[in-house]
Amino acid sequence: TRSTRPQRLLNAVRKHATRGDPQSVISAIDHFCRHSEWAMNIGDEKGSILDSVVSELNPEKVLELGTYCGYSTVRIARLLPPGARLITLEFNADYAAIARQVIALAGLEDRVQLVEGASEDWIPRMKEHFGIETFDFVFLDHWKDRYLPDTKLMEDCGLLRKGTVLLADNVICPGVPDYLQYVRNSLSYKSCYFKSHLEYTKAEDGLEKSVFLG
Ligand SMILES: Nc1ncnc2c1ncn2[C@@H]1O[C@H](/C=C/CNC(=O)c2cc([N+](=O)[O-])cc(O)c2O)[C@@H](O)[C@H]1O
Ligand SMILES: [Mg+2]
Repeated sequence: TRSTRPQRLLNAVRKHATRGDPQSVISAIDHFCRHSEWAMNIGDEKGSILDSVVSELNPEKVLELGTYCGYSTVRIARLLPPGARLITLEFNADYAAIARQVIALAGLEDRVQLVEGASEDWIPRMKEHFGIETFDFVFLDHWKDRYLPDTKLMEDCGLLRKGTVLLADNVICPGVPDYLQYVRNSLSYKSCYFKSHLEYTKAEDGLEKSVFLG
């Protein structure tokens, strides 16, 4: 059977990255996506904005919705102090298997917990299953029609505290109009837009950073 694009992406990482060197894993994926096959990783341009938000916040407890191949997982985890924890949710078993290997190649498995399952099933179980009180940082990059319901679910489950930062990818392309309208108009969030480009293209896209006000 033909290989899948995530499998070919992993092969490129194995070939060009250095085990235990997260930057080489990031560079190998960006090179593959620019010169071989486009894939829906946040990419280097928006990735630099993600890096700056994470570095400024220095979060201890991080949640990522939508692991895919683990590119943004590696970008975030490489910036976390060793005691910090990143929980990333991915419900496609094939993608999860690829992501586990990408995260291991980067040498970051000690900071990352990849949970195979749906966000809507696991968000309500964060407290009792992972002992998480609240998250400091949440990165949203899964199916775009899940951003808003999952944000409301995190609110209802008490997983957000005053100052928790939500960062959402693709608020222009493919777009998340219902989510944007919510975080920009709700009195519970202070929101701002970081203009950028869709990964590996010249199309406009951007990230929305929303601070929960409690
Ligand atoms: N409820 C859920 N729980 C757990 N995992 C879930 C989930 N919903 C989706 N996922 C996973 O998250 C990833 C989906 C990403 C959608 N991004 C996109 O559709 C996307 C598209 C473009 N684009 O078309 O240009 C550009 C981008 O940056 C994009 O992120 C996939 O790995 C999928 O299996
Ligand atoms: Mg995305």
